Amino acid sequence: MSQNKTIMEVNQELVKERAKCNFNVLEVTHILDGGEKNTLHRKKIESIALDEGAYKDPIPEEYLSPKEKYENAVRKSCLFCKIVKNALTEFTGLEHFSNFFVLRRTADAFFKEISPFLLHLGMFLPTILGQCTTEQQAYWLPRVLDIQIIGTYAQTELGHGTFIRGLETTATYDPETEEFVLHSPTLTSYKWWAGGLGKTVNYCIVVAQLYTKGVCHGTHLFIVQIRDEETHMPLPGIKVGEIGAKMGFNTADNGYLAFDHYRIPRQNMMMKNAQVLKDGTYVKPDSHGKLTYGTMVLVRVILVNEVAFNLAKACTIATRYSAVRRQSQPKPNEPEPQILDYTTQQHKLFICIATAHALQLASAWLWKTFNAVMSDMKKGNTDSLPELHALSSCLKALSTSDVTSLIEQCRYSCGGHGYMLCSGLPNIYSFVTATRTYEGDYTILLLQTARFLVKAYEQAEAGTPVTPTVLYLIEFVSGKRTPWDGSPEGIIKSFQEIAAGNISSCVKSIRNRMSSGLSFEDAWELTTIQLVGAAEAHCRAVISDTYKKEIARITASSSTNVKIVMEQLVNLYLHYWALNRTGDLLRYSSISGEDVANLQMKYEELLTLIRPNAVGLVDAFDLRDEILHSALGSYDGQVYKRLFAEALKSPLNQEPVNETFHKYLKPTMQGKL
Ligand SMILES: CCCCCCCCCCCCCC(=O)SCCNC(=O)CCNC(=O)[C@H](O)C(C)(C)COP(=O)(O)OP(=O)(O)OC[C@H]1O[C@@H](n2cnc3c(N)ncnc32)[C@H](O)[C@@H]1OP(=O)(O)O
Ligand SMILES: Cc1cc2nc3c(=O)[nH]c(=O)nc-3n(C[C@H](O)[C@H](O)[C@H](O)COP(=O)(O)OP(=O)(O)OC[C@H]3O[C@@H](n4cnc5c(N)ncnc54)[C@H](O)[C@@H]3O)c2cc1C
Repeated sequence: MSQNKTIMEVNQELVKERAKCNFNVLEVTHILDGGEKNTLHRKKIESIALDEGAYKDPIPEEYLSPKEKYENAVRKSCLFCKIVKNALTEFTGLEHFSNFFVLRRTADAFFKEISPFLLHLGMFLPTILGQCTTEQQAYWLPRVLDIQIIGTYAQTELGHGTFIRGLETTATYDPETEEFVLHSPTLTSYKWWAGGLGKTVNYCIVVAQLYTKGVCHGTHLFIVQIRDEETHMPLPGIKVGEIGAKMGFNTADNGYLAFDHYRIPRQNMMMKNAQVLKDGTYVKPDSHGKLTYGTMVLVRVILVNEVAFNLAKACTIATRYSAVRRQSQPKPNEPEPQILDYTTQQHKLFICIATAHALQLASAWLWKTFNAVMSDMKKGNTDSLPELHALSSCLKALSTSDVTSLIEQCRYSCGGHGYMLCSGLPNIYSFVTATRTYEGDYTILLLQTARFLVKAYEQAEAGTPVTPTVLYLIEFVSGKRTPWDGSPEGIIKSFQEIAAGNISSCVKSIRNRMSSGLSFEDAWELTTIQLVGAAEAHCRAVISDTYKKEIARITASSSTNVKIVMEQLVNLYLHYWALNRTGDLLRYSSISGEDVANLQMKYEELLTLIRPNAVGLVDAFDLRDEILHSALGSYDGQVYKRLFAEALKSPLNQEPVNETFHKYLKPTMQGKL
């Protein structure tokens, strides 16, 4: 287990917990990393980046002014890139994204909030890979990978984020000069939000309405230089700045950008899918109309992994702390129990461990699906894109929403100390809660999935083939039902029945509303609460099914105890969500009131079975202390010593008497103010 260089003796509570653990922790680490080779590779990169302590701050980040915080984050972004440059140059294509995940994870040691370079690697680079022609990539990629230029992705405007077709920035082609003229006609057309745009980047991908020969062809993507490469001054015709203080992301210098008839060469339109020829002729993409939305699909896929990782961090902190913390005295004359021994505490935490596993595996599966669809698309086949869009949308929505709630639950589970910034939990929360909004708001993405589900339901009704993730609809429309048996497979089946039942109710509501005279749009709108519920139920069924199948596949050759504990977590996940949805179960499956009581008993038994392995399970995430940034969650469990050490760092503790005593307190107390 690689740990922080500041070695303290390990707290005896954690020593005992680790001795109790009955499975091989390293074996689970390998499962979570996708194999021993990946674990070794990850550890190597972490070691290169962290062993020399370059991530350390002279003054804790939280005590810096906003400007100093930003400057420190830029300094460390450059340092991080310098240290890991070799790993970066391995990015020759999307297949090397596993490195990307490792680097992203390692970078957390350098930033309590966010690197101003996040969008350079997280969106600028992937958009160039996904939206540029081979020739364009040959020109841009070396400069991007070598950090000779730094870029971001500016799509959202002050007036529109969700509704991309409503964006107002224009890119009008001028065949005389073979240039596009970018213009921001209104205040609401100002680009708003792009990370790194405020002060850091000199290039930017801009999403704008393309006009050529007097016709608007909808939104397209352009690479735009916005600052001088030598002086970093905004170029003439560009208005750019930072958007101000936020709930989190305060070192990401999210920015605004406006154009005043700003000219860029024709070659700066990203032309992999659609082109504008020299004379202004527009060449349409011949396959699918939404290919320019490709980066969003990719980043939605990535975000499932991202939030799983953040949940692993949060539950590592909360579980280790709960093993160290003792509170209350339920039995007279007995020692205070570790709070981890309270069933309600186990209820708060073990679902977090199970969810981190479920999402990690679902994200690996989604990643494979994404690559398979991309490879089909290279051959000109876009048939599976709608299913990928529906899957990535609902998985992004549900994972970010679940994880946001569960991280807050981890904070609650740490009592008052969880509220301290030095617990690490507030920063994790403020980062993750934004993921629910950006890259497609929760509701919007579930409604996109619902669109797909309603169509799939109609296909199943009509007897035409449906895609793999909605095969359960065929059984449902044929009237076949599986009697409730309480087994894990049975619970998953019932989740599919809930999803199918919900979709069927939506279809009925829409049809009833239309037959009473409403338009399709109005009938759809009035049904959107149910549609969001149906998409959520579908996604829960997909995650549950994938989690169970992937664990069975991956642990086929694992040691017995690893198999057992992994299965317990799968069952815990299934029971937790079944109990959470008893209303739906009673409505759409054959479950009885007594079955619900049995489900509850089984869930409580699972908590007891998992309890002795809890610390081992979070150790298996193998998160270095430098990445956790937590006084409560460090490997050594020296919670109180670390909390006190953090308190001593407060600027207020650097002098015995603060000057406000002489200025205000004393005069007030002496009635002289
Ligand atoms: C590892 C390191 C990682 C680090 C983490 C990275 C952090 C990065 C940090 C990031 C920071 C944050 C960065 C940021 O935040 S960047 C900004 C992100 N912004 C958004 O995500 C905006 C969300 N809005 C949309 O996506 C669209 O406007 C929607 C989809 C809502 C509507 O759109 P539109 O009004 O145009 O469409 P329509 O509703 O008429 O539907 C028409 C048809 O099109 C189909 N359709 C729609 N979309 C797609 C699609 N994508 N692929 C394939 N198909 C698609 C659709 O199913 C329908 O099909 P059909 O039903 O007709 O058959
Ligand atoms: C931290 C952070 C970083 C970001 N970084 C970037 C970036 O780098 N680049 C970039 O381009 N953008 C970025 N964004 C912007 C982000 O993508 C948008 O904020 C997001 O897509 C949501 O759009 P919106 O803000 O317009 O919300 P709105 O669409 O205005 O949503 C407001 C509410 O209206 C509801 N709503 C909207 N339309 C409908 C509908 N049709 N049906 C039902 N309900 C609806 C939504 O569900 C939501 O509840 C970032 C945002 C954040 C918070």
